[in-house]
Amino acid sequence: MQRLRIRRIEEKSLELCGGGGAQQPSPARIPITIITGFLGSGKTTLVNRILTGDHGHRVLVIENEIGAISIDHHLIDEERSAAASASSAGVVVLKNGCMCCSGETPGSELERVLDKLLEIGMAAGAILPFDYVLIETSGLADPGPLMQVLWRREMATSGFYLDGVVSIVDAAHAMRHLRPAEAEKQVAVSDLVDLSDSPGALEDVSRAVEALNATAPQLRTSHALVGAATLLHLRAYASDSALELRRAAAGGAASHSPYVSCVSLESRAPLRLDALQSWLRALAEDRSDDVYRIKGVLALRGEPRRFIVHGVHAQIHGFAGSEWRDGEPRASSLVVIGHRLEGLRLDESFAACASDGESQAALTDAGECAPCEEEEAAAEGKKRL
Ligand SMILES: Nc1nc2c(ncn2[C@@H]2O[C@H](COP(=O)(O)OP(=O)(O)OP(=O)(O)O)[C@@H](O)[C@H]2O)c(=O)[nH]1
Repeated sequence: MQRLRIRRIEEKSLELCGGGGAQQPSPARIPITIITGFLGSGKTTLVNRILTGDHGHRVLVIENEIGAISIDHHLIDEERSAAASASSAGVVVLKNGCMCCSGETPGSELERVLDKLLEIGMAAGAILPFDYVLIETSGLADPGPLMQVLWRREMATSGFYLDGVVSIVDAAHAMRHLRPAEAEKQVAVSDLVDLSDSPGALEDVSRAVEALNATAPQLRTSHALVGAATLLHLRAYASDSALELRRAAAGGAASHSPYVSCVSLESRAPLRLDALQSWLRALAEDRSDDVYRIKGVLALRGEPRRFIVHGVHAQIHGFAGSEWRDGEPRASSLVVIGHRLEGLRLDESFAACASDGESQAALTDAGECAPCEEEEAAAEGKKRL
């Protein structure tokens, strides 16, 4: 019933889009670029690159992550303070779950935030503190509903317009993700695709991307080393034909793989580095196929700086970030996103990293899961991207 209702609302919104026509940029309107890509593909790295770039824009970032805790804005803050960047106007974190399917109408959360931003800006004075907006989607988002919101007829009279969609494909892992429905859609609706470095797989991934989207130019970069001029002001929908092409790709309800889950872990007690390392090693060695992504900002015992952890499958690394500020609670937050996480005792084993005991809680007491149906579907998916 709910599904039917959402579909009707969506059909209505597409109808509203119907007479919108090509998107005409105007100096009075603020461009929006959507940055999308699968988990760990390099979106935050790209956003940081733009925020610390020398392009003259005051950029506002809208972040949306899956899971109960947000890590990305800390990672952006880390970079901003390291680069003493003046080009960032701030980061807004949307915490009400996935932006592409939250609210009554898919994407309506975004509409509310944009309205609010204009309202706050106007109240503060005639000049808004930002002149460009980046929306970083979660790694499991379907950008289609967001694009549809931004193309609605009502948006034509708003202060914003959608400039383009940039997606990042992590060439090293793109071919192995299970059920890549989200990853495929992200590529299909894009106006520019950035393939991150992985010399071995690059040609295969490039062909798979082209099969999904033949019109988007492909970049090949490492750690998002690309100038803002290449990414911003794409004016991707300035012609009716370009708009129609992307509108067709962006259609359909947001669909999420039911097999991916997110576990949010927190600890108020500082962690022991050796225990944390063993815990991460166990995840990387035993469950690298299932664990798509780990990211966190952690407080270590006897360490005045934050400890940042990034992991994509078996590639997990940690490094020291900025110092904790005086009076700031030194708490650890970590998210693990993946497949078949239910069998892992993540809460218990993570909490044990803060305890003094020699022995660590085992990561799993269930042994290997039996192969399940979704793996067959995944094998099908692997062939496609
Ligand atoms: N080798 C390699 N690593 C990269 C590249 N770009 C980013 N990374 C690393 O990949 C990890 C994930 O990067 P993020 O920018 O946080 O990825 P994301 O897409 O925002 O990840 P989610 O938050 O899961 O959506 C980090 O450790 C980055 O340093 C690249 O081009 N090459």
